[in-house]
Amino acid sequence: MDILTGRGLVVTYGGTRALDGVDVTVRAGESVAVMGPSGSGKTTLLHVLAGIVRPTSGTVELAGQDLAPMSDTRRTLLRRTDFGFVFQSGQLLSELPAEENAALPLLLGGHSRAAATARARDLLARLGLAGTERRRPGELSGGQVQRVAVARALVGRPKVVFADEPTGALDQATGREVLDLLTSVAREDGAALVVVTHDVAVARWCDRTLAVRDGRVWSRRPAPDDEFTAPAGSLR
Ligand SMILES: Nc1ncnc2c1ncn2[C@@H]1O[C@H](COP(=O)(O)OP(=O)(O)OP(=O)(O)O)[C@@H](O)[C@H]1O
Repeated sequence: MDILTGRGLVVTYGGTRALDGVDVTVRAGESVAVMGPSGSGKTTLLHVLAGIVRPTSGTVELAGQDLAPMSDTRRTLLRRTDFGFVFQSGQLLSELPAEENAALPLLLGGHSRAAATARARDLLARLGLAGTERRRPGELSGGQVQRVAVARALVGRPKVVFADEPTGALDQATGREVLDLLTSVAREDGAALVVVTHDVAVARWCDRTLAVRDGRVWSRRPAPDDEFTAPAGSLR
């Protein structure tokens, strides 16, 4: 089942065409790596698919619902309930312990503290953080902080998790460990994952790679048929 569909996506900033006519489909539960040179349009693509940036033209549909006609309030709510986000760094609240940071989307969504914390603790344990639930971000390593951020992205059982270079601030080994966990826990929970990464090893764990260049996108399956398969407009 297709969960997220972008059609004919164009984004222009002044004279810059950051996206130049992109068609992309994400299926429920699949993981998609987004790769490409600096300035090629990866972050713009992520932001358009997540409803953070409105495309200059083109449409984005989540489970068949067009995001464009929605009010900002409705789109913000949708982002909270159906999407999870992991950014490079700086996303946790320094005064809250790990379990409350991870539970935050559920607490903001009106769930009971007990239910929210129980779900957060379960995720933290699956991410190898049992025993650190009461520590604040300043008492955790960089890799542990990003695992708390992963727990927070997944806590609300989103349909899609967007991750923009989520381990860019970590060393390669720690970064791979965190991304391996992100990919496998998202898969277990049935969430689709769209992750911008520069690491080809990480891209191989994903079901598919979107190669972005000059605002256009090509789809690629991982090895053994590790070839670009289709020009923009005819993905999959
Ligand atoms: N808010 C903005 N205003 C003006 N131009 C922008 C804006 N955001 C992005 N751009 C331009 O759009 C193009 C694509 O940017 P984008 O951030 O999507 O690339 P990227 O592939 O994510 O790059 P990086 O790997 O360096 O993060 C670039 O030329 C960039 O300078």
